[in-house]
Amino acid sequence: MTTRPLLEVDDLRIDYDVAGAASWRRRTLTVVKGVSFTIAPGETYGLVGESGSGKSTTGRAVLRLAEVTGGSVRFDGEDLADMPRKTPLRYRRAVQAVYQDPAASLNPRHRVGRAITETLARHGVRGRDAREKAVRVFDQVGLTAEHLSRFPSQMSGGQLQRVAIARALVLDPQLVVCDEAVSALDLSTQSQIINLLRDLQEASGVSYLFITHDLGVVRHVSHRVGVLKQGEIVEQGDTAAIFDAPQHEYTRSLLAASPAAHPAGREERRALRQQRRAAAAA
Ligand SMILES: Nc1ncnc2c1ncn2[C@@H]1O[C@H](COP(=O)(O)OP(=O)(O)OP(=O)(O)O)[C@@H](O)[C@H]1O
Repeated sequence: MTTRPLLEVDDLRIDYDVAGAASWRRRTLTVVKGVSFTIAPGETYGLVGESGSGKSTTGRAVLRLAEVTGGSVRFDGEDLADMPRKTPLRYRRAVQAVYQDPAASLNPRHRVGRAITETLARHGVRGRDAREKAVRVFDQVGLTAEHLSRFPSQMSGGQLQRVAIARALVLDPQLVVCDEAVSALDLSTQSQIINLLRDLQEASGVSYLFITHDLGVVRHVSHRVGVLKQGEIVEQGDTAAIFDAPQHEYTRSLLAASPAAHPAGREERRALRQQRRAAAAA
């Protein structure tokens, strides 16, 4: 039996209207060009690529924050294009996001618990129920009830990212778009947050679209990976297959530039260092 994908992105195309060389002349820039991938329930799909390759734009289309020029995004069988223009509350509940900079989406003058209770209030959960849910979700992400009454300035980057994850998860979403969600954290906090995301996935069956430029991160977090280059997926497949035997030159160059992504390739790294030394000496 095969499970129906939770998310189906099919031949997605996104154009932006930008200023031309002469500012009065507009031109069209296609930043996502025929991107197709699926995410199964409980699966993590990593979307990797260099800066500007169209990763965030693809994620924004899934969140209904970017206008789709062509192709389709289907969630649980429903084409997002068929939804009302104003995104229905049920979709906003089912599909959440976690971004790179949690502080940017938290009001510095509000205690962080309020971010959770306000999110719940938008979905009709108030009062004692909301308070209890907030305590529970903070516990799930490794924070305590005491943290609910802190201000953002009184928390570390890792703790703030836990707040952002708590806010995303408190509504029991089916999919979370993690856009560079661990990129700003130091290595040990990164691995704590990655482990947390994996534990939460195991417990709840949530799916992740994991957007990152960091291949080392994607290797640890994703079941499958798509490699995006200038708006096109040049290669996709199981994480192990992509990392062990990359087929596309672009993937190989990304891997070579990210030794952390390739812990097994000690020999390869040594050879690369020797090449660099030889090149510097020449
Ligand atoms: N609103 C917009 N209007 C015009 N161009 C845009 C807009 N948003 C993004 N772009 C362009 O689209 C391309 C893809 O951007 P996107 O943010 O999706 O890339 P990315 O792979 O996520 O990069 P990064 O890792 O740097 O965030 C870039 O060339 C960017 O300049």
